[in-house]
Amino acid sequence: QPRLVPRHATVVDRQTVNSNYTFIIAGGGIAGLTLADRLTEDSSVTVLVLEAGPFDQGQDGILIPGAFAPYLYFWPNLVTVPQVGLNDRSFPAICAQVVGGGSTINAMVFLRGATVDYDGWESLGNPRHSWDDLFPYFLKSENFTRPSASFAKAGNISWDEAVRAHKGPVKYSYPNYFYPGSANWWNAAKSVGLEPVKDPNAPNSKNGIFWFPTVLDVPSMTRSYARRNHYDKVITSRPNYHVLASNTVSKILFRNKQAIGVSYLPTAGGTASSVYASKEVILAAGGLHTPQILQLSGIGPKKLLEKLSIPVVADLPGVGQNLQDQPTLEVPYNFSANVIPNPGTFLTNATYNAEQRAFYDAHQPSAYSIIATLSTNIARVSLQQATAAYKQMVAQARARNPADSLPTDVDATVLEGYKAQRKLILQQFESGSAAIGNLHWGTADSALIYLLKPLSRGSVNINSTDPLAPVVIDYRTATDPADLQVYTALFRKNRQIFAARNMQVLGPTEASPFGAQLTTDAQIATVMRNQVNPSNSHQCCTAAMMPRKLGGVVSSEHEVYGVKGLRVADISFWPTEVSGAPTATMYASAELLADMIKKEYCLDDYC
Ligand SMILES: Cc1cc2nc3c(=O)[nH]c(=O)nc-3n(C[C@H](O)[C@H](O)[C@H](O)COP(=O)(O)OP(=O)(O)OC[C@H]3O[C@@H](n4cnc5c(N)ncnc54)[C@H](O)[C@@H]3O)c2cc1C
Repeated sequence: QPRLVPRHATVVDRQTVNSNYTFIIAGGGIAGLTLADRLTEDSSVTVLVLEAGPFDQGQDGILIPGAFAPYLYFWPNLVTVPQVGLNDRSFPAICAQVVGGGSTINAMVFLRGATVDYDGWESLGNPRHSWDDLFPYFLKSENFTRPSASFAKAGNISWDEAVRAHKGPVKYSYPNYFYPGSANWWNAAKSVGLEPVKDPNAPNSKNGIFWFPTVLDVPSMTRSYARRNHYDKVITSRPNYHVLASNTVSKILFRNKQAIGVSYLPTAGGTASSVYASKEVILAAGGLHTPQILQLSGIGPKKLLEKLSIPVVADLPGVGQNLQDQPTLEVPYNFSANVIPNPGTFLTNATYNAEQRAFYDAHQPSAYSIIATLSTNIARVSLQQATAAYKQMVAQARARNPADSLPTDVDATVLEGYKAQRKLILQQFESGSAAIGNLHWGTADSALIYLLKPLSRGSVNINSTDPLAPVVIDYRTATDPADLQVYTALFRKNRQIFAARNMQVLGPTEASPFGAQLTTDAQIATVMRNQVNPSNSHQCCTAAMMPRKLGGVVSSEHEVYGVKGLRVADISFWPTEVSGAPTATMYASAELLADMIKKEYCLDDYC
């Protein structure tokens, strides 16, 4: 049954929206809807979420993993500038424009970062964001459904009950099906020293191989996402929770540097309106658009604002800088004896596909419970696991002048922040405490390699005062030479897995443009420059939580420096990428922020 746009009091339009709310949230993605839900638990509070995209229509491509169709709600017309580190190639920049944000269209992987990732954030000057601080909020946010013991045994699924919770809004579990080739890959990875990990979401979890959890609502095996978890589920009892969809926030309104509301306009174009907040405006527009709203509002690098004749409200050179993502690389393979079925069968064999769909509809184990083309196993690899030469690699990266990795006109405070991050990340590389990459084989015709902790830094800036104009995105991927070295080490580890007996029985041949003729690191890196994709849609860190002297934009309470009544809730606040996927951390950090705000204003149970 398609579920259409909800029709009830909490979905407002431009005619019925109130003129004042307690809080206004710009962006209805993971952070935005989590906060709106938690803040409206206090009935004296009113919240308006302004979301640029529409409500989804409950299409199969959203709800059913095997029918995955993220393009239904891509932000339109976003393209990077030519990437100098990637042979001047340009790329579509993919992020969501829909109620629920990334959670509505993402690949459903639900992994926390490593303990040292959050402890590292804390060490950059951010109390209250260590692993120990976030852990209760990971638990609060989630609702884990155990697979049956027999299925878990068959599929090598393991977890630690002590670090999983069962009462939160975000449902997650494991698909109820796996492709046979995943066993070949698992055994091959083990034979090259990648050990099974009991629970990748546990504190101080080791790196190695595991079956990754996904945001699945069991037993329907449909997507669990922010719209469902933090909106649909609560709105019937929340007349104080309003969502205005398909409208774009264009500017924050200030009175004496106090944020008092926002201007917004229909995303399709039209006239601007204003709405006011008695307590705060909270930005939750994601890693590419929160910096846009800040810059349009006069908060950002003074030079940029003056060039566009935008009156400066706060000169914050870090806004839009420090852009990070987790690049991806596909390595194609031909197989002489691959096992079937695999995702190739799923995509090309109509009979198999129809049979799997019938199983899915009948709530039986089905390939439709897996995101199409992905498999269920993954390796999380430290630099030590990837290469014996890790010490030399770290030493070489340490010897580099950090300034050489940033644009020549970089602001001095942004450079200081980068130096601190670099020091931290290189310590993590050396100690093996954080993963540097993921290796994955979908069990069909290609392996995927993800770089988790790049040292290159990019930017996202406006070049127009038109709020509907696309932002200028420059990932600057592979501008720090360490990144391609690390990537090459990951590539070689992937090769090792494919050279192991359990994969060799499938007769794999690394295909063009890669292949056995590439033997030196330099040859591999040369092909990589032509093949790496700068993004896994994990854009972050563009309004970083760090001290102002380190180019930070928000305090550890997420308050934007230099103004009052304005916070950043979305992934822009992260100082660095974590060695997981963003969703789990975004739900948890929004839960943490909701509690901070409730305490500050004495809301709900806090008074
Ligand atoms: C295709 C895809 C696959 C992904 N796969 C995974 C995965 O498997 N696992 C994982 O953990 N993560 C994945 N991610 C990343 C993850 O979904 C995001 O990192 C996460 O959603 C970020 O949360 P957020 O709250 O910061 O922003 P978002 O969830 O992106 O929400 C931001 C919202 O703000 C809205 N917005 C932007 N500008 C404005 C404006 N001016 N006015 C009003 N609204 C605005 C946007 O439309 C959007 O809905 C994926 C993302 C994508 C796009």
